[in-house]
Amino acid sequence: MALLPLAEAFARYKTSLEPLGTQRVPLELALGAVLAEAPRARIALPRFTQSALDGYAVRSCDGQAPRRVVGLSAAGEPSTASIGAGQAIRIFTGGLLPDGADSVARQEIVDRIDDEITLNDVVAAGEGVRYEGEELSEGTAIAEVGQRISAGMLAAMAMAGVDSVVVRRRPRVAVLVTGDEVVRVGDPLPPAKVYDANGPLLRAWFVENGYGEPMVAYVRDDEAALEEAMSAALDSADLVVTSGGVSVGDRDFVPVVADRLGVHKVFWKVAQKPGKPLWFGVREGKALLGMPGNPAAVLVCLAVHARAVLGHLEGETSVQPAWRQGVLEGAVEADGERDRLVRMRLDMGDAMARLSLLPRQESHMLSNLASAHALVWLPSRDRAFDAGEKVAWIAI
Ligand SMILES: Nc1nc2c(c(=O)[nH]1)N[C@H]1C(S)=C(S)[C@@H](COP(=O)(O)OP(=O)(O)OC[C@H]3O[C@@H](n4cnc5c(N)ncnc54)[C@H](O)[C@@H]3O)O[C@H]1N2
Ligand code: MOO
Repeated sequence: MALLPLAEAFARYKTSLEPLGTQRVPLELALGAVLAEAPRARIALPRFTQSALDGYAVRSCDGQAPRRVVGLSAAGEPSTASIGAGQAIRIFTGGLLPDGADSVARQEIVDRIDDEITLNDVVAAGEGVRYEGEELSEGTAIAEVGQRISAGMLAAMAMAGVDSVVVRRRPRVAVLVTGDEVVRVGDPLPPAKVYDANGPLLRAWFVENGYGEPMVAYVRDDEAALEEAMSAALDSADLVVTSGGVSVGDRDFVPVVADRLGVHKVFWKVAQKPGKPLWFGVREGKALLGMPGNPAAVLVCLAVHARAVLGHLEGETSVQPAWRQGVLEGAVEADGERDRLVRMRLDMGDAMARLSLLPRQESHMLSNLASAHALVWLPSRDRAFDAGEKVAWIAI
């Protein structure tokens, strides 16, 4: 069977998935969700014209003539006085600019004796002042539909008085770890068995990416057991991820069971290394990603494919991973048939990401992950990649 190009997999996610429903949530619950309505500033920012400095609010037209201090304006505690010719008001950063003042003299250029000040320098109109509405006027959109809410965006919304937002519902995720050989770490390890890496990897990835604890079940290599577990997972989750049992062996039951449960196959087998046997299907708006059992294949399928599927379910504008550009430190072999997704070390040099190949890249190996910062995309081709060549990478 021909392998699907990676770009075609991304295109198929787009055509086969619809975004989940929307809901209004309080701002404190919105981190990581994707906006379904553009939030608008409920107040102008700054809300009032204020001082950017600790110093004295003055009239710039008074030049360097002595001035009398007639009041105090602190943040949150405005002065009741206004200023006229030859007057100043002590002011702190964030204090309301008093009527009559057009500038703030920073205290480093001011000599004060009792209530009289002199300026060692001239102050121009507008100096040291933050004007009402200079950043945003009321009603300005702070972010766009399809953007994922970051800590910074959340703070920007709070500052502009936005206390709730309309977002897409977060997808619920279920994980099925298949394989008779899989033993959970901490349990005794009989001969010919392996410790489970995929359960911890999948769970941690979804938690790390803000989806909360997925439902995780362990399933034997048994068709009936898999059918029962997959059916329950499809009933309760928006995205079901399986690990193992998706290749061509006699005990690889994921495709046949998915088919029996009415999951429509969108593709099987992607031209990527690792992760070739990836299976993707949909049933009534729900997505099933059948990932191969090899743990490094799971890592790649999460970083590249689960990211895209979740992005579509959440109506995200940018569903592809955030590919960045870097430069290869040394030559790296290409694969003539499949795009390689290679774990590399990243060092910053000359403001450019420099990527070095790590050993132990096979799909059953994970031990280089403590040193790997980047997953590098090397499109399939006949000749090797040269040192100095520009390539795309994402953080892992
Ligand atoms: N004749 C062929 N054989 C294989 C092909 C092929 O095209 N023709 N593809 C190979 C590739 S590529 C991959 S990737 C694997 C994927 O196979 P499965 O998805 O069916 O996965 P399993 O056979 O169940 O497991 C593969 C490997 O991973 C280990 N494993 C499984 N689960 C876990 C876990 N939770 N934690 C740690 N390790 C796990 C398992 O023991 C196997 O060693 O198929 C190739 N074969
Ligand atoms: O696709 Mo498999 O993950 O190369 O080993």
